[in-house]
Amino acid sequence: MTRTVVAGAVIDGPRLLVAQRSRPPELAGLWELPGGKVEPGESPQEALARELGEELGIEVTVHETVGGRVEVAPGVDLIAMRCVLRDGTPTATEHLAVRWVDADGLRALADAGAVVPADTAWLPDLLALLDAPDAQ
Ligand SMILES: Nc1nc2c([nH]c(=O)n2[C@H]2C[C@H](O)[C@@H](COP(=O)(O)OP(=O)(O)OP(=O)(O)O)O2)c(=O)[nH]1
Repeated sequence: MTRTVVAGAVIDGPRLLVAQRSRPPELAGLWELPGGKVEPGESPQEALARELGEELGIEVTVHETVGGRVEVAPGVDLIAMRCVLRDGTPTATEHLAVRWVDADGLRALADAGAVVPADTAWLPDLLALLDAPDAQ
């Protein structure tokens, strides 16, 4: 059975929330969209809201899928969903750091090779979201 990992494109105005992985060693230090595994019986939306609450202490409303489905390991698929921040200040508990980036900041991370490989597939979609903040 395919497992799904869901990641949040949390948007606040012209900025996107990115989080710096602390593990595993090959991903540590790189930036990702925060999230985690969908547990049995959960919808992707429920899982994402739960993970962002647990990992970052924020409350979000989960919206549509952003970009395509990415296979991160055999039998493990990653999807991103647009989220709007409803409450809380993102705080790194499992991550090394969290940061808000605008379109230029996201491009700079990508150009520096500092984005986790799987997420680079979403860059055009994420930049389009940041360039059209009124679409929220
Ligand atoms: N959350 C997240 N995981 C990603 C992204 N890109 C990417 O390749 N991954 C990979 C890293 C991990 O192999 C897997 C998700 O692991 P995770 O550590 O975030 O999820 P989790 O909290 O549910 O994991 P765990 O505590 O049960 O080990 O997907 C991304 O943007 N967000």
